[in-house]
Amino acid sequence: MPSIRPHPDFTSLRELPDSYAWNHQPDSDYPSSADAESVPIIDLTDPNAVQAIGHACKTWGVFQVINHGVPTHLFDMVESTSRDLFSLPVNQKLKAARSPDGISGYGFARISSFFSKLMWSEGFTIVGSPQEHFRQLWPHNYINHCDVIKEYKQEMKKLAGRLMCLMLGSLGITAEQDIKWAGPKADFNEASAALQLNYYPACPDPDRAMGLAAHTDSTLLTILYQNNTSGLQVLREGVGWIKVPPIPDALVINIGDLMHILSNASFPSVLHRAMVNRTCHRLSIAYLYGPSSSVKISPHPKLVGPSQPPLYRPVTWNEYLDTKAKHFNKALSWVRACVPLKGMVDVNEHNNSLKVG
Ligand SMILES: C=C1C[C@]23C[C@@]1(O)CC[C@H]2[C@@]12CCC[C@@](C)(C(=O)O1)[C@H]2[C@@H]3C(=O)O
Ligand SMILES: O=C(O)CCC(=O)C(=O)O
Ligand SMILES: [Fe+2]
Repeated sequence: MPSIRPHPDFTSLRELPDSYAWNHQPDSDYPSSADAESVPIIDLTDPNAVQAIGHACKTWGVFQVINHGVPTHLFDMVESTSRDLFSLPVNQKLKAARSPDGISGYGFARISSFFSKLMWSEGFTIVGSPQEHFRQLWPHNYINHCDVIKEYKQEMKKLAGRLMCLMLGSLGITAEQDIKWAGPKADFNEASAALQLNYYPACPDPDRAMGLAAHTDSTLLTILYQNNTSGLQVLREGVGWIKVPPIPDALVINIGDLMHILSNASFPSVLHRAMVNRTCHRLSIAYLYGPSSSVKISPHPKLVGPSQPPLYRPVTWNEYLDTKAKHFNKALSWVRACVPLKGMVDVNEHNNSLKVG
């Protein structure tokens, strides 16, 4: 399992060390139509937003939202906190390192242990309050940074609740009546979440490097903010890797594995990865959203019937995260009910530095 390797000081590397050189498959594996397709952009103030979201969730598993109501200054603030964090000296950052069996803190991408090559990125995971870690990083001004994170998480939680209602609404499920754990106001107040700050330094050999390897999120949904450097790509079956360009003030919304289960496979959890850039660093902030710890997610009864058996068995988020930590890309198969699934993406095909076994 995960080996604890000291984090490199990326700024000191003038060449890509072999341990970071991935054997990328050439783009020519895919037809050239990959450039013609783009991830849907949905205006949340559009009266037809439910239908647009339903279509995007079924056909893409990812979309961008604009006019989502999150104040712009919050993005500036969370970006500034992230920048301050990642620009600290390595030794300072390591004071807030994620412990081997911990969830929160600074470190390599959690999925690193499944790959033979290293990823060109640093991450900081926040579950609950970041206060203890932030105090280590900034003994004198951690409170401001904690406030920024708190405010950002509150706004993300509101938006995630709205998106849940829209996504479920598109499947004929009303949060108030059909989802008990959404609460009486259908505001998903008991939901839980993690915030993942990702930093991708400029890289001397970006074509051979990998920022964050292809994966699906374990969430119900993920809300991703990216700064103005591109790098995010999503896999479109039969087409290839599609770039998701940063749009000022837009947020990227991913379907995660738990939503795939809840929708009884109507919505695919999208495989995505982050590439790196030769001259610009990149920053992304993922709000990983799931149910509270006691909730079991299973295919919704409204989406199950004699001709549509439940494809997955009930699972809590923690159980699923444990399964993902052990089996990574095979986690969904581990919670599959005993019905063969057609058309599932084999993530191995898209990750050729994946350790075998
Ligand atoms: C709640 C979580 C989802 C996550 C594992 C975690 O406990 C906190 C970090 C999350 C993250 C972010 C980067 C990609 C990812 C696959 C990873 O390695 O850590 C996700 C995890 C996930 O969605 O499974
Ligand atoms: O940096 C990105 O664009 C992707 C980040 C991501 O996939 C994640 O944090 O789960
Ligand atoms: Fe992700």
